[in-house]
This record gives sequence, C-alpha cells and structure tokens, in this order.
Amino acid sequence: MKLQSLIDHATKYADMTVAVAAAEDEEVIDAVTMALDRHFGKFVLYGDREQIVQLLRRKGYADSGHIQIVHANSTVQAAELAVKSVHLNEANVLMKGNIPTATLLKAVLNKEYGLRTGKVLSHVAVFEVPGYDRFIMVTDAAMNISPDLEQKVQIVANAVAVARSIGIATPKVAPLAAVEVVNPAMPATVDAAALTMMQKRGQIKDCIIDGPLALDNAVSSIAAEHKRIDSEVAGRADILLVPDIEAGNMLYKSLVYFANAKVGAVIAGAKAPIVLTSRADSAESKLYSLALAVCSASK
Ligand SMILES: CCCC(=O)SCCNC(=O)CCNC(=O)[C@H](O)C(C)(C)COP(=O)(O)OP(=O)(O)OC[C@H]1O[C@@H](n2cnc3c(N)ncnc32)[C@H](O)[C@@H]1OP(=O)(O)O
Repeated sequence: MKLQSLIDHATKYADMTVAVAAAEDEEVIDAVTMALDRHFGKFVLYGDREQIVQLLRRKGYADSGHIQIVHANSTVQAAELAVKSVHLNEANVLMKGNIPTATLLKAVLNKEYGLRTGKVLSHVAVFEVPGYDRFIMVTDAAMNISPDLEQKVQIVANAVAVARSIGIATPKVAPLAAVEVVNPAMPATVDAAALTMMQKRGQIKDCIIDGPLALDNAVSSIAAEHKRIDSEVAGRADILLVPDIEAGNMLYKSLVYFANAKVGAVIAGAKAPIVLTSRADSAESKLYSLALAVCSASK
C-alpha cells in the first residue's frame, strides 16, 4: 500500500477545513500549498499575518480562495484561536505550525474550549515500508509516555478507528514485547495477554488482537513459523502497539532512518484529528499526515 492512496482518498474531501496554529513556517506552508495543489482541504492559518502572507506569496498563493488568514499576536493566542475553531465545529482538523508541541497540547487539553472527548488522546503513525505490501501502523510513539492497561485499551481503539478510516476494516493488532510468552517480570507481556483476552471476550471491538509478540513474529510470517506461533496476527500485523513512548519512538525513527519508510501520523481520540508535525519531518510526510487526518475526520 502506498501513502499516495491517502492523498487520492483525501481529494474527495476538498471542503474539509484545517485550522493551522502558528502557520508562519516555511515547511508548514509547503505542506499546505502541496495539499491545495492536490485539491484537498481549505485552510485557516492562525498566526503572524505579515509573515504568513510573505511565505504564501513566495509560493504564488496569496489570493487563493481556499486560504484564510487570522492574525494572532503570539503562538499561545494562535493555538487558542485554532483550537477554539475546531471546538466550535468551524474546522475539521487541527494542525501544528511553528509552535512548541506542549503549547498546542495545553490548548487541546483546555477544559473550557479544548478538544477533549473523555477518551485518551494518542499518536497513530501509518508507515509505507519498502518491501511491504501493506501499511504498518505504530502506536503510541509520541504522546502517552508509559500507558497502563486501561490507556492501552483506548490507544488500540484510536488506532483501530484510524485503520478503519483508511480502509482496513478489521485490523490485526500485535501488542509488542521482547518475547512471545507471558513473563510476569515483563509487564508488557502481561498487558498484551490481557488485551488479547479482552478482544476475545468482546471488550475490545473491530479488530483482532494477539500478543505478546516480538517485533519479528508480528511482521514476518517466516519468523512466526520458525517459532511455531499459531496466531491470526503473527506475521500479518497491521497495528503494532508498543509498550511505551521510548520503544515506540525508536521503532518510528528506525523505520524512517534505517528502512527509508514514509510516514503520516495523527493524534486521535480528540474531537478532531490533530496533525503534530515536527521540524525533522519532510514536507511530504506533513502532506501524508494531513491526508491521514482528513481521511480520519471524514469518518
Ligand atoms: C514520533 C515523532 C514525533 C516525536 O518525536 S514527538 C516527541 C515525543 N513526545 C513528547 O515529548 C510528548 C510526551 N508526552 C508528554 O509530554 C505529556 O504526556 C503531555 C502530552 C504533554 C501531557 O502532559 P501534561 O501537560 O503534563 O499533562 P498532565 O499529565 O499534567 O495532564 C493534564 C491534563 O490532561 C490530561 N491528559 C494528559 N494526557 C492526556 C492524553 N493523552 N489523553 C487525554 N487526556 C490527557 C490529563 O488527564 C489531565 O487532565 P485533568 O486536568 O486531570 O482533568
């Protein structure tokens, strides 16, 4: 599967509005104009009007009917205004611009005007890995630091919702650990076994969970056969649930830097999908994240 297919899908939602907090950033404007070139999304850019106009002019986009600029005096104000616009249903997707992640997340978690739903918010990344015939999803590599079992249940639910929004009707979920047997000294294996049983008993829906699985058994049927693991998920996992942010972040970055994987990612579980790009992301990756957010907002 190619991430390009998400862009093709997103073009069906040309009217989706994306609120960008602190849009005065060349890379962010690159992603916005790339999306407009591909005919998806309308954008409301919150931030320093003069800087945003200058950046848009360089791209030849100053007068686009699909862009509105709302001036903000600071990044804190830009975050507040952008989040409020999603809260008020004026926008369908929130995107981070030139602003610290914590500043945006604070606004997102604001009790009065934020985007809380009572659910856990979590990061879901979708990878196109060279040599693989399907997407590999990783969660949570960037938001929840050391989730407990109840949080993992919601992290899985968020990832399943994103998977379904991109056409994976019943995703196979592998809760990862270092081994594929339960070892009480390794809490990730105990949580993985509990998640597996919760899915079998109908407490977690719309997916198949089997774990614990080590990474090789989750993604390689040869490795799974070698270990004689009899599992519906082994070798065919769509979603890799990592035990904590360190494991997830290293897996995410290994896929990008060692395997040349392409990635798009969103924060799910909020009132609307959130695109949390980082400086190191390519404009292409930001575009994939925008497309993924538009696809998941459409469900
Ligand atoms: C993968 C590539 C990209 C990257 O590398 S990103 C870099 C790595 N990521 C990070 O550094 C972010 C890691 N996470 C964090 O720092 C923190 O968990 C985060 C998200 C900032 C929240 O921390 P704090 O602001 O300290 O929040 P807190 O724990 O004091 O809680 C404040 C209120 O917010 C709520 N909250 C926090 N995280 C939540 C979540 N995931 N889902 C839903 N609600 C959440 C929390 O329950 C609390 O609510 P209340 O005020 O008690 O009602």
